[in-house]
Amino acid sequence: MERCSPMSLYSVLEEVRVLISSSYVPMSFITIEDLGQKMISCSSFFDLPFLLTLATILVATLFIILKQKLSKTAVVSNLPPGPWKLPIIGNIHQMVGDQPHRRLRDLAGKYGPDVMSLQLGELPYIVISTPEAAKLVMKTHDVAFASRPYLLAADILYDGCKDIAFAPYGEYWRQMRKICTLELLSAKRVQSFRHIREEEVSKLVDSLSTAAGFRGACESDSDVVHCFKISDLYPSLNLLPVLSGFRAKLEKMRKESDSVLDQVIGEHKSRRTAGRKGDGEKEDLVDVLLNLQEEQDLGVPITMEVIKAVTLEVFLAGIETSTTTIEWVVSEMMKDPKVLQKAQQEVRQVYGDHDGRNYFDEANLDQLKYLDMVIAESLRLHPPLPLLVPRENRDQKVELNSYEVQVNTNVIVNAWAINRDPRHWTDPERFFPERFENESMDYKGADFQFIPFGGGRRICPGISFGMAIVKLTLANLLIHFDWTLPTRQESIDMRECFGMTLRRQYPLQLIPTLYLYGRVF
Ligand code: HEM
Repeated sequence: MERCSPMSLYSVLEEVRVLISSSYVPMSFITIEDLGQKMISCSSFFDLPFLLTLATILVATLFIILKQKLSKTAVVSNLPPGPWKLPIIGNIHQMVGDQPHRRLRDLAGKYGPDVMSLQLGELPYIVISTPEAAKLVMKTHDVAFASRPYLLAADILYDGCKDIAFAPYGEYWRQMRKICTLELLSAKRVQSFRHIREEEVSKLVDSLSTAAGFRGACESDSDVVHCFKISDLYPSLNLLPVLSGFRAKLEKMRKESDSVLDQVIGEHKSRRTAGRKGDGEKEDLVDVLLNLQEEQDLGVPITMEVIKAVTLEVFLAGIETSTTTIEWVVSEMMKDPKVLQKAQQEVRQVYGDHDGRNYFDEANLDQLKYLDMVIAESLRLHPPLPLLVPRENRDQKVELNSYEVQVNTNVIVNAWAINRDPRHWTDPERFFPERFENESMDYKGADFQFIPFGGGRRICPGISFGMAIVKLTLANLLIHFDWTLPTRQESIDMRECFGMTLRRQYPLQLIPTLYLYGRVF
């Protein structure tokens, strides 16, 4: 069988990533101007799907007005405070702009510093913006808020949410989460994947040695992304994704990612039947999942669909967040040459003159204390998922700070705002790794003022895995190269671009100069 090329895997998955990002946080698309423009660019004004979509929206609008008028439910008086909302769209108009984390921080400052209510389309939201309120959601009421809101993209791409991040709270999620923490991403497993990381980082160093430039780009979201996230905010209009073509696009994407994943899994299976199954050293995540499939005593059987959903998710969750982190760390170091120099000196001191190999292994990485602080400080200012992954209280209403949170409310935790809360951080906007000499650097869910990986039951299970990739890559970039800005460029543009992760708006372009045996070439 022909081996599946990593590039074909990457390009299909990249498209999937863009699609998922379209639904990930339903506010990132709401640019009124965009909405009009993209609607027109996606479907010419007179084409049938567009007219049908428009007609559905009009009928649905009447339906919603009627429903609201006839609604017998008592008006809830002690909802958390929030900005005034318009009929039908709620607060969508207040989300205009492409930086929802900043927009939400500003709105919260005005209307609900701890907990704020919003209505986006049909859906009630609360926005959490302080460590104290985050603690209430992710610790005190963690179980009540442990579910995830329904997302059409996750439903289709992960075959009915058979992944971990979007699986509703319940037996299935519990088992998959257990498999994830004990089998897939445990410290022991992370260690056993060391050879893969080292191989990959070595390839990166090789390619940088021959080609010049480190370039991290923020891919602009496709029209699809901007056009159709609106359908997530009006779940009762189930014709909307059909008429707009969003459902068809997702289904096509699912087919494509399925065929790539089938090929990847097929290759693993052939290797196993060819008798190389016992080669523990070379096992990867797919092998681990295939091993689990053979176990009979699991409450939820590991079907091929489950393996595909989890593989896809680990790829998306792992790659995107880790590369985003690396990109911001490098950007911050380039902005502050003293930090770059200090981090570089540390790495070169710990590893000494390397003996001509184009990589070094992970041993001694834990001696790089300053690099740890640099990464933590970058995660504080640039958490790749600034609004985490939304939660939902699916089964019960919750009393939060004496406010009432109605059942089925979407919960957004603004980690980006919390990580720079001036009541908890001195000079919060400054990139200053040394602050962690005196402050706790615990991002594993114990300190709610620093939550780049979230917290509670839904905290990221890939912290060790992700940090191993990030640290190894950065250490290699620092030891093997000296870095400079292109001659024409005097400073680094740090503007952000909100998508599935919070990436750089503009590519980071740097010139690497190979550093070998203490000599610069
Ligand atoms: C620097 C790297 C990473 C960052 C910053 C990050 C961040 C996050 C955040 C903020 C969440 C949501 C937590 C919440 O809702 O409270 C999350 C969830 C998740 N992450 Fe990560 N992540 C990273 C790397 C990884 C890696 C490498 C993997 C897997 C290989 C991974 C797998 C997951 C999964 C499966 C979930 C869903 C957990 C659940 O819903 O139970 N992450 N991550």
